[in-house]
Formats: sequence, C-alpha cells, structure tokens
Amino acid sequence: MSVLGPAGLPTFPISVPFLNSNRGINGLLVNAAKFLGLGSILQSLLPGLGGAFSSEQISNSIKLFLLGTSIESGRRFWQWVFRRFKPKLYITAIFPEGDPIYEWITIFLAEKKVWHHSRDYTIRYKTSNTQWGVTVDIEKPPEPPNSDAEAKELEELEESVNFLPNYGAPQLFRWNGYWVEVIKDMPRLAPPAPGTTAPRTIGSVMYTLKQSALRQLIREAKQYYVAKSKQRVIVRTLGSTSVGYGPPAPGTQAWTGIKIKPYRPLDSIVLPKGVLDSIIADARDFISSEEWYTQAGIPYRRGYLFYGPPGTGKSEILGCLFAGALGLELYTLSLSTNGLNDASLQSAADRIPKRGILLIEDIDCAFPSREDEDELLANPMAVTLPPRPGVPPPPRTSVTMSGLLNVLDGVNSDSGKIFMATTNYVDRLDGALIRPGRIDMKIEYKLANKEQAVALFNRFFVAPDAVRGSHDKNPHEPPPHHELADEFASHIPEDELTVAELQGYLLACKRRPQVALDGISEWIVKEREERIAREEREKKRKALLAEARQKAQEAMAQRTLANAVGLSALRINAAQTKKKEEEAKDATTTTNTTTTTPLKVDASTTTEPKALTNGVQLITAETPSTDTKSDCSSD
Ligand SMILES: Nc1ncnc2c1ncn2[C@@H]1O[C@H](COP(=O)(O)OP(=O)(O)OP(=O)(O)O)[C@@H](O)[C@H]1O
Repeated sequence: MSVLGPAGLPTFPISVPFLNSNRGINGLLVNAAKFLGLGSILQSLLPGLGGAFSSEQISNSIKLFLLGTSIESGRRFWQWVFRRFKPKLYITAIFPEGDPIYEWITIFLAEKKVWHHSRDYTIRYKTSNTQWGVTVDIEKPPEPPNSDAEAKELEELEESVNFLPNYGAPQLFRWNGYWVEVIKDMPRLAPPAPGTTAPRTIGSVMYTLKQSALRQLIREAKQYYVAKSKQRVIVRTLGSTSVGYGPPAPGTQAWTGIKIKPYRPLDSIVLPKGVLDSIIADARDFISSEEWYTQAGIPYRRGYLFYGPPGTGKSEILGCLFAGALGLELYTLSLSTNGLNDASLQSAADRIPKRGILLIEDIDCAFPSREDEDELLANPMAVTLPPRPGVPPPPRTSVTMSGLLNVLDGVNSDSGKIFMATTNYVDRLDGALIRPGRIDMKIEYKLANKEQAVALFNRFFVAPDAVRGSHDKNPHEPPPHHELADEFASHIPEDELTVAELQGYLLACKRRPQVALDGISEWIVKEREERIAREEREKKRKALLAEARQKAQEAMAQRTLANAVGLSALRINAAQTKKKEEEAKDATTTTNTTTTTPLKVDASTTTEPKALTNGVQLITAETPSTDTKSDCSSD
C-alpha cells in the first residue's frame, strides 16, 4: 500500500522496517520523518539501501540536521542583530588623498607613531617632493660611532634617507580613551593606468558610541598640522590620479603633489620701499573682510598679478608672504599640464579650499599673445617654421581663454579664494583676463635700484661680530647696515640689473664683502658686454626668422595665385566646350530643317567664340602655369 506524502509525493508503506521505531525521542523523530515524508525520499534516492540503515542512524542524522539548522538560524539571527546595531558601535571614516584633511590625518598618525612597529619599508632619498609626516625614525644601531668622521657620515645618512612604512596592515591604537583602527592605501582591484598614480586613502574605524569623537580627532589632527607646517611653505601641485577602480577618467586631476619649502623671512625680499607693505596690507584686509564683501554683494575673492622681468622676485614673494607670513596654502599649476582642459581646470579650482591660493605662473606662456595671433592670422605659414635649435617648442594648452575666465568667475570663485598669476610680459595678456574683478592688484617688479642693492648687500654680509650676534638670535630681524653697503650700491646702475643677477654675483663673493666691492665695476662691464652680445644674437635670430617668414609668405602667395588661375582656366575651358557643343547642336538642327549641307563650324568666323579664345589665351599667357608651379614646388 502507498500513501501520498506532503507535496503529493508517493510515500513508502509504513511497514518499511527502518522507519518503524516507536521508542523515546528516536520514535518521535522517526515519526516526524514519516510525517515529512523523508523516509520515502531517502528510499527513492537510495533504492535498495533502505534496509541498510538502522532507526538509530536515521534519528541521529535527523538530530544532526536539526542541530545544523538551528546553528545556521542562530548565526543568521546574530548576523542580523549585528548588522542592525553595528553602526552604532563604531564610526568609520575615509580620508582621500588630494584633500587637505588627508594631510592633517597623515601627520596626526605619524605623531601618534602609529606605524612605528612596522617591519615593512620603502626606502627613499629625501627630496622636497617627499611626503612629509609619514616617515618613521627606525631604531638606530646601539654602538656609538668610532670617530667624528663616522658620526658625520651617519648624520648625513640620517638626513638623506626616508623610511616610509608600507601601510598594508591595519593598525590599532589608543587615542583619548578610544580604540582607533586605521588602514592606509586601501587595496585596489585594478592597477592604475600608465602615467597616473592610484589615489591613496586612509580609512579609520573608531570604536565608540559618540559621534563627536570623530570631530575631536579631526580637530586635533589639524592642530598637529598647523604646528608642523609653521615656518614652512606648503605648495600643492596637480597630479593625475585614477579614481575608483579601473582606468582613470580622462583629465582626472587632484592636488596630490606636495612640496615643502623652508619659510623664508619676509625681509629677505628686497623690494622698493612701500611695495611689500602695500601688498601685506591688502592681503590682510581681504582675509578679514568676508562679511563686508557679503554685505556689499561683491564676490569674496581677490586676484593679484605680479609682472616684470625674469629674476626680479615675483615667485619668491608668493612663498614668503602669502604662504609663509599669512599662512595661506599655495595651489600651483601650469596651464600646459598634460591632460589639463577647461573641465579639469574647473574641477581642480573647485577643490581648492577657502583661502587657498590658486597660482598660475607664467600665465602668458599658455596663450599666444595678440601680437603672435595677429602674426599668425596674417601669415599662417609661420607655424610651419622649424623651432629654434635648443629651444623647446612653445607649450600648448587645452585650456581655452574662456575656460580660464570661467574658472576665475565661476560659482566657487567667490568663496574666499585668491587667484595669483605671474608673467614676464604683461602686455601679452588679454585685457579680459586682467580686468578689475579678476585681477584686483597688479604689482610691477622692476630692475634693481640702489636701495635694493644696499638691502641685498646687508643680507649677504652681516655686519661686525658684535651686531651679528644679536642678528643671529632672530633671523627674521632685518640685518644691520653694513659699512660697505652704500659704496657697493653707488656702483650699481639704476634699472639695469635684476636682483637675481646681483644675487648671483654676491654669491660668488660669499663672506668677502671687500672682494665684492672691489670687483663690482668690472663685473658690471662684463655683464653689459654679455647683454649686448645676447641682444645681437637675438636681433640676428629675429632677422633670420623674419626672412624665413617672408619667403614662406611669398611662396604661399604664389601658390594661391597659381591655384586661382588654374581654376579659372578650367572653368573657362569647360564653358567654351559647352558652348561649342550647343552651337554644334544648333547647327545640326538648322541643317535638318533648312538644308542637308553637313555641319561645318568655323569658330574664327563667329565673334563670340573668338572673344572666348582670346580671353583664354590672354589669361593663359599671364598664368605662370607650368613654370610657376615648378618654382613653387622647388620652394
Ligand atoms: N626682489 C628680490 N628679493 C630677494 N631675492 C630676489 C629678488 N628677486 C630675485 N631674487 C632671487 O632671485 C631668484 C629668482 O627669483 P624669482 O624666481 O622670484 O624671480 P621671478 O621674477 O619669479 O623670475 P621668473 O619670471 O623667471 O620666474 C631667487 O633665488 C630669489 O631669491
């Protein structure tokens, strides 16, 4: 007899021997199995084996099954509970590279010596590009150096080698009574595209119920950063990074490059009286006037343009004054950066924090000057001329003028950002770029005057020992006046030399003020001779260039004329042929209707064809057809 089990499956008769136990729990389980139809399933799966299992084995299997089920259910339940309440037990945070807070956290973690027990390092030579704050001091050899020379060697090694811990493993540390776990450089699924670096991140997990702890940690990290960056100039540069997994989106740029320069005292910048003070006053006033700008409805931003001959200190002041004394950070880029376009420039500018300075050096180099543009328009052949040997071709940029203007005017440019540009050729800049509102202050740098020569001399040759002692105590104090400074300055011609040139000369006479004074006149004569020679060379180069352009222009004009004439001749020939065909057709029709005389057209007897022939001949006579063409091609 067979009965139907659950789901309509046929079951085996109840008399199947191994399902026939009625004793205790086993009996219960066996009966449960019977009810669930398991016996029949086992029987159908293992026909012929039914007799091989004892009822005890079956009940044990079922017990095992039920045990497994309850363990799995319990696991899933706890998993659910954990998932449901986990976020309340800890706080996670991610700090992506390129953002200023990444730097704060990096320095904070370095200060906390989080990675000090690392046993996995990358060793790098120290450069200004080396990321700061992430290096560790590893254990030094216990034996003292045997000699002074060895001690010096060890010291030099110490100063030039960076031990960068590799950050694969998560690190747990205690901070303010909380357990914090950090992991740097999250693993990526795919390597970054060539020419880019993978963006790094720091991930942190803080085991606490208090959300405010994270805010506190960031605050403390910033304090470390501010303390550490004092007396240093931080310059950020754009780098390409691939974001997320897989290849980077085109033009992905982030402020990942960091250069740290030592802070240079403000008074080491020698400028004519009043210039520095007026810049400082303007910048300080801007920084403290946010509310005023808002109330006046004026976008809160400021633009500065530093212009003048090369080597007059335009770049130096940015580091000393804005980044150093005013504590602002520089975000510097070149418009000719590979892959930079309007969109990526905009997105890079958007990522500059409030009161960050966007600095574009040599802004004139990115766009052709109007003069150049006019020349190109008038003479397109000029672009095909070979570049000067040894001189790199002019940089190109994918950034357009309107893209740059948009960045300066954009929605984010009213958030307390400062725009700065330097140029050696202010006249080449588009008027739209330097109009008030985009550039609010233009600072001209001139060639050195006597006053600057005195200041530079004083800085190089600090006065007698008694005074020097006091100066050495505070390097930010202006150096005392040197007794030879005025005499030195009296030899310096006004507005002829750059401060960089003077600095170069004084460097050669380091610590020998008298030698510097004695040699200055001779050096100036040499400088003049060199300048004259340089100018001569430049004149010659320009003359050659002009000649080459002239030739190219003539060749182009000849080619254009030849093409035009050739085209007209073709047109006239075509018109003439057509006319002849029409006349022939007309003649045939006339013959057919009047006479049977065969067609005989004499073009010379008709006036119109004659005129046409003359016209063609006239034009062809003037056309420098084959000869001219061969001339052009030989050009
Ligand atoms: N006015 C100055 N005061 C102090 N140092 C100066 C001054 N001008 C130039 N120098 C020195 O000359 C060098 C070149 O200066 P800097 O790079 O600022 O010139 P620049 O005008 O920006 O030149 P370029 O236009 O070629 O970039 C620096 O080492 C700097 O110390």
